[in-house]
Amino acid sequence: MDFAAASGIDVFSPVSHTLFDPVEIIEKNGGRPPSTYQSFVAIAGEPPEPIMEEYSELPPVGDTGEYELLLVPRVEELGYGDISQEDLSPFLGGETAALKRMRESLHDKEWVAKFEKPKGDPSAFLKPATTVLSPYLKFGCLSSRSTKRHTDPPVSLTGQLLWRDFFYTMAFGTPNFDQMKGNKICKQIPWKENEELFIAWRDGQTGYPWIDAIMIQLRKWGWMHHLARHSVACFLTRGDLFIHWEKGRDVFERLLIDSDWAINNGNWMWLSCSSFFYQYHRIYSPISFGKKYDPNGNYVRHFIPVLKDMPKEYIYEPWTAPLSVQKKANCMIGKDYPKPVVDHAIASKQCKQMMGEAYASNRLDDDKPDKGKPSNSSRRKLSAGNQVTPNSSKTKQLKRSS
Ligand SMILES: Cc1cc2nc3c(=O)[nH]c(=O)nc-3n(C[C@H](O)[C@H](O)[C@H](O)COP(=O)(O)OP(=O)(O)OC[C@H]3O[C@@H](n4cnc5c(N)ncnc54)[C@H](O)[C@@H]3O)c2cc1C
Repeated sequence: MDFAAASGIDVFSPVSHTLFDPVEIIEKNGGRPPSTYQSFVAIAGEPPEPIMEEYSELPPVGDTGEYELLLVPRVEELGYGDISQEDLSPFLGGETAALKRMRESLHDKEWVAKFEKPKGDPSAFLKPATTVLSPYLKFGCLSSRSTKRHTDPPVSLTGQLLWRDFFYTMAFGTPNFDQMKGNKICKQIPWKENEELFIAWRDGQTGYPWIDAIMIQLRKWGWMHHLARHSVACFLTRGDLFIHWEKGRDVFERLLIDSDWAINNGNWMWLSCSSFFYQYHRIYSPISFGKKYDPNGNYVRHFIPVLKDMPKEYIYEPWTAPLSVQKKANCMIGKDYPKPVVDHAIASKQCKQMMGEAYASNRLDDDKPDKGKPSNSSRRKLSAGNQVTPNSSKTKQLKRSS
């Protein structure tokens, strides 16, 4: 933009990808991004009206001088040539599909009125429990502003879009937002290196069908429900494997069709209890969480066909099925489907302990008087609402509303 402006080209850059202008929000908040959703919403106020101007055609490109106009790159040129496509994502691209999906989602007034994100069923895949507007918002096939116009007043769907804006503002105003090092809102946690466990997670081979089905849905469809994302992100990081959130973030970034830099990094920090949310003792069970929504295991059976004949008593813990049952189901655990890579009961306990130690050492580091840091009291002011302790009411509020 600077280059264009310096060359005498008129640059018009409206804020249209988000509801609010992150720069304005940061200014209103005294020069730093509001670090909790609640404070963001309070500062942001009512979203502005959507821009109603319609353009029937794009202006001509004009003279590009020495610069060559390139064709749309092929999939291989974008670095995705190695991904085999055995199952097409059911979500078609483009504005027409986006508007159709938005109309269909919002047509059902009862569904919209009752929409409560935390209660949605993450195992519902034929008719997902949320709108699946994220890929369209990400690519600009749909503007969050037009969604706003259609979803107001049902607060809860609008509330989801405010999460999007919240993460955009945080990401815009936080140096090194996409990494642990040098990121002052991110807890410093000594994550472990374990390539074998990481690959098992990435490839849907952990031996926990709930986790594996989600990772296979990601690979095949590029989209999974929010709580499904919670489950696998928690499992990789502070729940079971204690592997760095940046590694999981990279996998999501590559495979999600709604992959979005600000939202993805923000949510990975959230789920790994590195920032925004700090109740590290609350861990998603890779067994009972999915079972609660889908006791018969239809979701697992769909995405892991080798388990399709496993009786429902064992579908979430197939390694506990007697050999005769495994044989009858044509699925021998350890041969046709992996044994669990870790024992959840043991691994989750160790994770909690390591998180506790990491939090304690973060506190110690924070309290060191050297390094020219501000004093405790001024630091508290600087990070208002950010360093929430696990049991504070602010944390509970955050948990409920996400
Ligand atoms: C580890 C992890 C990584 C994620 N990575 C991404 C990502 O790369 N891109 C992405 O769009 N979402 C991401 N999300 C957030 C959320 O899971 C998706 O936005 C949501 O599942 C998309 O489905 P939907 O459109 O049906 O959502 P709906 O519930 O119908 O919500 C409507 C819109 O609100 C926004 N929204 C909803 N939840 C969130 C949230 N928690 N944070 C920010 N915006 C939200 C999205 O734009 C979404 O399309 C991630 C969540 C987790 C836990």
